[in-house]
Amino acid sequence: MSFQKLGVIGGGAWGTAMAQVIASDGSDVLLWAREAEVVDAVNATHSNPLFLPVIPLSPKIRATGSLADLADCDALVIVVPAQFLRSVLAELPAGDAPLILCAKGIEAGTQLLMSEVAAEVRPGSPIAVLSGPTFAHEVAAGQPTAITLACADAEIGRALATRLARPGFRPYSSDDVVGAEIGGAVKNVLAIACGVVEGAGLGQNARAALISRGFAEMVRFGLARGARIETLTGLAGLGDLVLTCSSTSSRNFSLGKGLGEGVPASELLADRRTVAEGAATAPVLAEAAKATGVEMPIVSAVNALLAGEASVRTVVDQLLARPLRAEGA
Ligand SMILES: NC(=O)C1=CN([C@@H]2O[C@H](COP(=O)(O)OP(=O)(O)OC[C@H]3O[C@@H](n4cnc5c(N)ncnc54)[C@H](O)[C@@H]3O)[C@@H](O)[C@H]2O)C=CC1
Ligand SMILES: O=C(CO)COP(=O)(O)O
Repeated sequence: MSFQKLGVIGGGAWGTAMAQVIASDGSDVLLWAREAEVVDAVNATHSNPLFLPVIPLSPKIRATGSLADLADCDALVIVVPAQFLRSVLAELPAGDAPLILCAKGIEAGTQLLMSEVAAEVRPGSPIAVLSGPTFAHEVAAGQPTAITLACADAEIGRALATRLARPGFRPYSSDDVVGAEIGGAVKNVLAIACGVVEGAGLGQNARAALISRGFAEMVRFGLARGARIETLTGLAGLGDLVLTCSSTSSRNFSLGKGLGEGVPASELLADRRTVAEGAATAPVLAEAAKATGVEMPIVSAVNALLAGEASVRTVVDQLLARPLRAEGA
């Protein structure tokens, strides 16, 4: 099980960074991008000005606009945004190569995690999830990064981790696929909340409180859905939460900052080229929490703000007016 030939599906910032990781030991890698201008730029100038500007890319990365070209890959790293996973997987050439899923979100309409969507569309393919604190521009520049690689089949998971590991890119193996996915999906919504705190000038105490109480929501929801605590406290949960709740490099945090400054969500989300997954995940997560019987007040507040149903002042007042409770409750 060596998974020699790797393909990457999705030429956004993170797909391009993953192709760069794979190419960094001299491996050839094929990158599928939806935009012809990305395919052309990667092949002609070894760059992706649309989604990962400034960073020079390895000439070992070859781009294609045709999914059929990935038919003979031994494993595929899938990096399209969560809401497009189903449609892109459905167009892949037939095969049973393992899929390494990188999108951080929950499917709207079905409330399915990415691994559940992939199992429906490609029932013959082993599924792994790669998730953690990994800003694409830092990874593509070769800066040190650790990440969780979760796969229910421990042997396949270890082989994939070995294949992707590089001196500056360190995957930790896990068999808790659900935990890795819930960590990544929930932290995006909480990063929006932390951005709101920043944009509205509510202070650093408030941000730390939101990270802690938001993490409590992630843990409650994760445990109810079968995640393990060590995954939620690990790279894919707490690690990624800390990263994206404290930096404007996070698109989700930046979106929240705009909301906190009083810009309507509709304006912030119009004509975006890059993805802020938390915006699509917030309403689905709020519904899923209700269906699971788990309280997620911060997630509900973000959802109300994004839907334009409440002002920043109102949601903050509502959160602060909740009945006092024991911390572990
Ligand atoms: N950027 C980052 O630092 C990281 C991103 N991720 C995750 O990776 C996933 C992809 O994000 P990025 O690469 O950052 O995206 P991006 O924001 O850089 O680019 C947007 C991507 O969406 C694709 N897209 C737009 N419309 C589409 C459609 N109709 N069908 C299929 N694809 C479409 C574009 O082709 C492009 O690849 C997200 O789930 C994100 O949460 C995970 C780790 C790090
Ligand atoms: O998931 C990420 C880093 O781990 C990227 O976060 P944003 O999608 O908020 O930019």
